[in-house]
Amino acid sequence: MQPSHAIVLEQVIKTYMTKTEEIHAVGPVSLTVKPGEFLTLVGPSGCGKSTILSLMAGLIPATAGTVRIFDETLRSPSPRVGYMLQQDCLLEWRTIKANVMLGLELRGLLSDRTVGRALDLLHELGLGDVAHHYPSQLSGGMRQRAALVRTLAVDPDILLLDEPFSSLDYQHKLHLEKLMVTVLREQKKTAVLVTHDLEEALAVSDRVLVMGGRPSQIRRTLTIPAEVRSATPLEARSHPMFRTLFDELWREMEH
Ligand SMILES: Nc1ncnc2c1ncn2[C@@H]1O[C@H](COP(=O)(O)OP(=O)(O)OP(=O)(O)O)[C@@H](O)[C@H]1O
Repeated sequence: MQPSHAIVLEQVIKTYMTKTEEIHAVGPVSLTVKPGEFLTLVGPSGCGKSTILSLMAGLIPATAGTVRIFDETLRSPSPRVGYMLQQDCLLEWRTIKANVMLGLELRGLLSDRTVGRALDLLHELGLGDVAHHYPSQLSGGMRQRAALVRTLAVDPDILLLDEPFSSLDYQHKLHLEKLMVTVLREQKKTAVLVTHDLEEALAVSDRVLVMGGRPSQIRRTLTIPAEVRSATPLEARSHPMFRTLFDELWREMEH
């Protein structure tokens, strides 16, 4: 039976211990993400968005509370979770194809089927012609697309995306948002995005959580109406309801 939740955070607190102080960064925070849902976290700098993603990735332990991935308590990084960062982290000495295959290699998952699937994804994201190029020969947008293919190649059920498009110009960002949303919907992936771009948050998500306060908590949840979220990210931006949603989110950020 399909678990009813892809991700559950239950009363999670994260305190960082430095040499000189304890930083109570997050919590208590409780949230759930349904399978196939696209959730976005927004909030002022330092409010703990990346901390929440690292907790979901199993990269850092919670100080208190529980993190569950598909009903299993998370104690270390889960193979069901893929993580994509602002920096594309491509290895400059490997071709794009070799970069994309890296995750499969490291996990011992190289097979005709997995390699074929990764190559299909490279083509789907418009990188078929540059598979044998090196990262330095690609534009920023193409590099981020390659990083997205590498993250998807290992077929994670959940994608954690930490400001993946923030270094791109507006045109490339829109293009990549559309590709990402299309691929994630097609493949029924669950996604959690962190972004500073409120338009992006509203254009790609099913739900947007506004975080804030010290220590940080969830201040507001905005559910994006079906007619807005069923459009492409570009169409969503020109939807009559978009301005109202944007103003609502902006007001919440100003508090
Ligand atoms: N490894 C760490 N050690 C100590 N403090 C940390 C560590 N990582 C994060 N922090 C602190 O925890 C708080 C939350 O940081 P975090 O990076 O999660 O916020 P954020 O909302 O993602 O910020 P930004 O939007 O600027 O990326 C901040 O006060 C930060 O200084």
